[in-house]
Amino acid sequence: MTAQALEQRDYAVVIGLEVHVQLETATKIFCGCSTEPEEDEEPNTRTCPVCLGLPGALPVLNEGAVEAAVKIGKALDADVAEDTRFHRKNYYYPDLPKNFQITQYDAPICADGTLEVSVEGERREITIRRAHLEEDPGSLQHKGGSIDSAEYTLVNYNRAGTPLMEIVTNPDFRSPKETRRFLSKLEEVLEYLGVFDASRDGSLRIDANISLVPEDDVDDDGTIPESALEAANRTEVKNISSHKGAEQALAYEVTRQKNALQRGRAVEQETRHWDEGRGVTVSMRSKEEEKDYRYFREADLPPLQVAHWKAEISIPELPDARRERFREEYGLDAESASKLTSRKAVADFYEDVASQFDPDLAATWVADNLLGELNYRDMTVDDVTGRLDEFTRLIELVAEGEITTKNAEETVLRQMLDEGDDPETIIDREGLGKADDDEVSQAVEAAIEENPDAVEDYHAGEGGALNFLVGQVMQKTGGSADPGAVNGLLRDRLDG
Ligand SMILES: Nc1ncnc2c1ncn2[C@@H]1O[C@H](COP(=O)(O)OP(=O)(O)OP(=O)(O)O)[C@@H](O)[C@H]1O
Ligand SMILES: [Mg+2]
Ligand SMILES: [Mg+2]
Repeated sequence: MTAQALEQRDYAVVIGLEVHVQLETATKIFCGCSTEPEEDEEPNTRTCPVCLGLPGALPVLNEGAVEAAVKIGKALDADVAEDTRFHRKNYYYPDLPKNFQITQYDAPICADGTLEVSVEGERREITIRRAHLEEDPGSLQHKGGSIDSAEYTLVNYNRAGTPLMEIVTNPDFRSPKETRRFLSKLEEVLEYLGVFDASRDGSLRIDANISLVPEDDVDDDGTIPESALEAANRTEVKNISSHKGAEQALAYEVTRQKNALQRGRAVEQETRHWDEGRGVTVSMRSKEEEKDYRYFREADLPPLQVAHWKAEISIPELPDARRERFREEYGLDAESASKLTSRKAVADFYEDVASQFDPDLAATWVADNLLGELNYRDMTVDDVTGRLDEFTRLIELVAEGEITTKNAEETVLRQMLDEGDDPETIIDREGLGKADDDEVSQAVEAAIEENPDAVEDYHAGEGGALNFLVGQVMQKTGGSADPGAVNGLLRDRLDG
């Protein structure tokens, strides 16, 4: 085939996500087993007849999961149902001991929501089709290869029955990058709601649907008619467990589908598997259709009335609102406000500090110094929330002139994090108390006396000489003098 023969049409990228979020409840959704994996736990130990699907075992709905679902619905500005119900989704796969998953079908707990993301400065509203409750299946471990080549597979039901919220977006994304933005925004919101633990492995799992729609079918205002969406063959990529994974898997699919179309081949409508290690998607099976699942009502669970929960449950201020408020109330720039509000614990910590100091000073200490040092150590603000008092004392010691900013940042804060000591202990141990005036004047005299060449250079107008002498004084005082003051003292002495 010659290059001219390749079909050179333009396509719009169309993506819709199904995001599975593990809800942070103490126990599983239909039984009393713990959801919290213990360290080095044995497989198939955190289980009971209900989550193992033994005959006759009856599910009892965990009210914590419903509360979390209502919070998510409110945060996504969705319609939260007054009444809802559960269905059985039938499929045969070893991760599902009952051979059906209890999920929701025609009456999801939430529908029609939105989440705004900003992509390269442009605000995009992603609409949410539905969000429903369901149980997590068990997990499979493929041995001696990956999913398509393993010699055998082990099944662990410890995860089975963990409450999941499946959030399904409309096909509103126009690039892989937008999905990544959406996922981090969603995670921020979930974390603010206190319904989600991002540090738990596999707590966010994504199915990404993607198709290429001919640009000719896109309306002038950028919308794509339902008919064009339905006509486009899409693939559904499974096994994505990170924001970055979503972006990479989708970028791979864009290229793969474009190549097929340009060569005049159709894109197969199929389910594909993201192989993170190899960075490719592989075909798994033709896509199942709704009728394959033989949905029917879950008769072991009564219909659920949500109305009273809906009325009683309130949600906290969300990241966007808090960011705006930080800008207005504390006069922070956009970058600091963003940094300080992306996690609720950070924002709370900042507000505690800002209530005691100048908001700008507090922002420098929390956003730049503290977060920087925590990040470097793979720690988070959760590791220091109990040490707010020590942290504010450190800022106070600097403000009162007891220690220099440099020593506070480079020695005291670092040792607070590394050794867990309080600021005073470190200052005593390291002899960082600010040098008193006598000590500094003595050091100034000594530096001048010991460095006649530098003094001569200074008088000859050589700029570097003064810096050199300041350095000498700092050294003599163990870094405990204030460099600006030393500079002034030296000038006075040399010019006087
Ligand atoms: N043309 C399209 N291109 C990309 N994504 C699409 C397209 N049409 C629909 N989607 C997305 O596919 C996702 C799932 O769609 P839908 O719920 O209709 O069916 P499904 O994938 O068959 O369901 P399930 O995954 O439960 O089997 C949604 O996120 C939707 O936004
Ligand atoms: Mg599902
Ligand atoms: Mg799907």
